[in-house]
Amino acid sequence: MAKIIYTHTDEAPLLATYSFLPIVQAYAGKAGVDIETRDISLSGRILAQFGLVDDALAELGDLAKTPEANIIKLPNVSASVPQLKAAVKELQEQGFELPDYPENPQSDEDKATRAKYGKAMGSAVNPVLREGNSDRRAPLSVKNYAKTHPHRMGKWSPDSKTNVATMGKDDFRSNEQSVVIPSDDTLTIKHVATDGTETVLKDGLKVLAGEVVDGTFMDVAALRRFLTEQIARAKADDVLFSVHLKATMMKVSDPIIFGHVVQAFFPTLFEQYGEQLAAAGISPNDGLGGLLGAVAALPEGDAIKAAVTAGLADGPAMAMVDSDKGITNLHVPSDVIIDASMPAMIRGGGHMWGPDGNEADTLAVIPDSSYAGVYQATIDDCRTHGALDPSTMGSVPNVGLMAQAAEEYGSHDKTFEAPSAGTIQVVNSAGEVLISHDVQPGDIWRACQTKDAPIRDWVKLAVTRARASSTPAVFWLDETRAHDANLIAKVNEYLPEHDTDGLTIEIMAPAAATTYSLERIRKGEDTISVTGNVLRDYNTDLFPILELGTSAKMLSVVPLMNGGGLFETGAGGSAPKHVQQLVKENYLRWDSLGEFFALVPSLELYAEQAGTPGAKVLADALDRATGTFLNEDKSPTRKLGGIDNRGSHFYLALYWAQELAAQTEDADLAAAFKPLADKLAADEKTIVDELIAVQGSPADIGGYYRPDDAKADAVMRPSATLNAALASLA
Ligand SMILES: NC(=O)C1=CN([C@@H]2O[C@H](COP(=O)(O)OP(=O)(O)OC[C@H]3O[C@@H](n4cnc5c(N)ncnc54)[C@H](OP(=O)(O)O)[C@@H]3O)[C@@H](O)[C@H]2O)C=CC1
Ligand SMILES: O=C(O)CCC(=O)C(=O)O
Ligand SMILES: [Mg+2]
Repeated sequence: MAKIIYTHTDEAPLLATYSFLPIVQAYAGKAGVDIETRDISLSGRILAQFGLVDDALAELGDLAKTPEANIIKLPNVSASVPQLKAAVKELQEQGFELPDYPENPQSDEDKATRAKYGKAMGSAVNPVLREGNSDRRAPLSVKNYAKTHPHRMGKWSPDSKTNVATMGKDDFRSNEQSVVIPSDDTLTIKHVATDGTETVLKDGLKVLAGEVVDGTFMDVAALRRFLTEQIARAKADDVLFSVHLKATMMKVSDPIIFGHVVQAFFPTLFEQYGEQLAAAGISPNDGLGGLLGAVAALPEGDAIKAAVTAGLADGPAMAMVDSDKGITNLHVPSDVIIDASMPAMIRGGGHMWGPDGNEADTLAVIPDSSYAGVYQATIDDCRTHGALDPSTMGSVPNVGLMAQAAEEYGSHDKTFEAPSAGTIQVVNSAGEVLISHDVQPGDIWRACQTKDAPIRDWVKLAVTRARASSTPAVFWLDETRAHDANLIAKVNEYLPEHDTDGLTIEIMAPAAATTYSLERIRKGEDTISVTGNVLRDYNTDLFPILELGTSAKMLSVVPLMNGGGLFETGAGGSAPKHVQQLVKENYLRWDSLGEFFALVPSLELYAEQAGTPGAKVLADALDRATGTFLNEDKSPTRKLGGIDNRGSHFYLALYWAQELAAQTEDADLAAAFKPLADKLAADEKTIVDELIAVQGSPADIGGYYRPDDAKADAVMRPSATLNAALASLA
């Protein structure tokens, strides 16, 4: 039977779900629409690994490969090691029998435990559910809203010293080799040491005809030299030092790179105490936060802490995540995530927060040069022309190649630290070496795959979007990069399969495409960015954050390749700082527009899947209600005393009920919603007062990673009047 799956995730979106889902289920129930939840939160994933709950993620992964799929996917935590450990601790305290995270697994049992935790960690959800390519854009109503209610933009000075630092050689981009596989095959990745000893790193790697396979590596000696230089440069230029990685989604390579940054920033600390830290299982990859916490138990603990303090005083001022609490850019690998951190910095006039609590220019270190140029081009543009103007600027929607774990974001199981000097090779079943790199110990080598069918589908989606919105489309591909050169050949092969008459479709390298799109955006013109998976991630935060202030207001649709739909809510993450605010003062700033937008196409799809016309009536009414919601400006106010997330849900419920009562397509539905619409309108003041009355004092939700349902429900549904009105629908 058809159903909509609404995912139960983490942090702010989960809290919002406690308030919003009861409304959705009450309304949907009236139209015969079945909505169920599945728990794909970090805590749910951990428990599933140990057989303590059903594996909902695996179930949804299978579902996403079928035409029956209709999934609303809210953002979820992609956990770093420190987050994973915190979640395990919380679950243990809640009484779940879970083993500790093995720091330094030696026994087979510990290795198996570590592997299970590895599966729950990092970006564990998205690659499994994303069985289609990505279509992310600002709906017209949102773009118009942003133009009439422009958000605050920081001022850009022509003297800004903010810049990006990137390696440009000896990195993943420069070392990349790429091949197109001629026929279905099985590959092996192996390491051949200088003495000839062969170690299989991965075998049984199935590939299909037409698939693009890349191999590349980061030269770690060059990385360390580069980092040392940039630390000196930031100090010499008197700017903040910051590093921007994606340690969550690139869950194997980027924590290692992060660890090299920590070591480069504190060279004497690691010279003096590196061995003791390693022996105690304390890894720089987990950041300063974990290190400072763990060293307390060591005899050298105080000396190590003093060395950290000295290192911070010695080096350039470090960009801060929270200067009040002393949390630096290097404390937690998942605190500064490039897709959100770079746009926020650019939106703020090229500033990050310094240790003194003041904003300052920064050197943004992005070691690999594959995509760093996009940010440098944006910074250069703002330095020359000043901040962008949200009240006039155009838009850059994105069509992203994402299906079947395309490109770098599918590299986790094919990323290795070279065990010793030698070569790492990709070999086909006939024994031919397809890719080969000379490596030194510690070099970070990775392979990734991009299947042909998703590429074909992506080209089609690009043409479809260009046609539907009469907007030029640019493929952000660089002919001088190995992988991109293979993609360009395929794009040129597949474009003629479509009617492109009258459309503008171009191919440009990422930095040039950035400049081109920014030139157009400043004239109020739109340009679709058609990108690979990583730039999909980066661009769908970069442009929305500049255009709309946040990526929360984005429509994010994944038409699944086998039919069915995955509807993501917004393009951002799970906003951890919003949870802290809720717990501290019972105020939730989360903006659920992304959820509202996702629900419309999901209901439309349900109408088709289930043959339930009422679902389409619900969708149309919701679409109009969302328009009113924007016109009436009912998003959370961001200030205590105004409506927050819960208040905005009430207004959506009111407008949606009014639209349902007013429509004439389905008289039964109109009749069913008329009393509710009247009641909600009559009780508006009472309900808003009840919702606002709870603000200002701490809230107890009974857990961070696994809130207590009853407690979270009580906190997120504090209006007895609203609750009773909703119950009256049943
Ligand atoms: N699709 C997914 O599942 C994604 C998951 N993540 C995960 O989310 C977590 C946090 O990541 P992080 O990089 O901090 O990114 P977030 O997008 O969670 O947070 C960055 C900032 O974006 C703004 N923001 C995002 N969404 C909303 C919203 N709906 N309403 C209001 N403001 C919003 C807030 O900033 P401001 O004050 O500037 O408005 C927020 O502090 C990580 O675990 C990460 O892995 C991240 C991205 C996508
Ligand atoms: O899966 C993740 O960790 C993050 C996903 C993300 O940032 C995105 O898709 O935009
Ligand atoms: Mg992203």
